[in-house]
Amino acid sequence: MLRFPNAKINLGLNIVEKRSDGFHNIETIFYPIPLTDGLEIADSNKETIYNFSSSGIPIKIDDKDNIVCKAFDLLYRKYNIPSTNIHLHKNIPFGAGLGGGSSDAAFMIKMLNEKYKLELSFDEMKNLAGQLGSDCPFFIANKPVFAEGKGDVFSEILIDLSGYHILLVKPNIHISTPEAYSNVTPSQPNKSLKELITEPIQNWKNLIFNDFENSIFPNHPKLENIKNDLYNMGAVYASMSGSGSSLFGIFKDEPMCPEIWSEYFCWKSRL
Ligand SMILES: C[C@@](CO)(OP(=O)(O)O)[C@H](O)COP(=O)(O)OP(=O)(O)OC[C@H]1O[C@@H](n2ccc(N)nc2=O)[C@H](O)[C@@H]1O
Ligand SMILES: Nc1ncnc2c1ncn2[C@@H]1O[C@H](COP(=O)(O)OP(=O)(O)O)[C@@H](O)[C@H]1O
Repeated sequence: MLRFPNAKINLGLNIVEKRSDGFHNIETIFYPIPLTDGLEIADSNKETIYNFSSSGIPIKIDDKDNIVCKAFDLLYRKYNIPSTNIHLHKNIPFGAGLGGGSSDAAFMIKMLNEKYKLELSFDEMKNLAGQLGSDCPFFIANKPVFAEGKGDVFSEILIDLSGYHILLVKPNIHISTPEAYSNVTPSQPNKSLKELITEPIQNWKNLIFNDFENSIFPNHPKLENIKNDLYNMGAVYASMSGSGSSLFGIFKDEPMCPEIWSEYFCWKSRL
């Protein structure tokens, strides 16, 4: 079974307050984008519970620390799952705020559910995903949503960027999510993002922001420059995604990836 776990972008991100469990309550809009990894599972005749291999962008961690193996392990301990070969082709940059690892984990849960007919409900899969990371539950339904709590409490929103183009840029800066959260000053927004997002996209530039930019841009001016460049290139809306370090621009017409970014990960698509 082969599937293609996709990335997400955050359209606005308010860090509202620090919680007693050490996490933060946030407000954000998750929007899926068609930048994907490849994830394959197949029957195995080996003794081990799984055999993991990977290709594409190298992640220098032990197999057991790879979140797809953690997802497999979580389900293996609860359900009757036979030994499985797992292959991950990594194409989504990590440390980028694109939720690539979280998506891989959520897709692993959905794929095991389908392949081994576990008959898990959406809520059961979301609950399992939530044990692996705050971003993971979103990728179970994988539809644009307004998210609150740790980023795992969802309500529907009507937002459709089909027809727009996205240009995504990730320079050679790696930002870890825990480190990013440790540098923020939470605050209650004046107006909820859920309300602001109903404004026409042309107005978002002056209304909708990612709070992580306040703490990350001063230490990494290159990122702020890229955001400004995206606007200078004609983006209707531009922002950092999640805890960074990728930035995206939403364009009416197909943008070009400028020569100055040739050393960066640069990807564009129609939404
Ligand atoms: C910032 C966001 C925005 O979508 O995404 P990324 O930039 O990672 O893609 C998410 O909140 C990231 O979610 P995720 O990457 O799943 O984080 P987790 O593994 O659950 O948590 C890693 C660490 O980040 C901090 N954390 C995470 C989520 C949250 N709501 N509050 C937090 O304070 C905690 O210190 C936690 O130990
Ligand atoms: N399958 C995976 N894909 C990406 N990163 C993974 C994976 N498994 C574990 N990781 C670890 O998780 C960290 C964050 O991954 P990711 O979810 O892509 O972050 P972000 O959303 O912040 O870009 C990486 O630095 C990496 O060490």
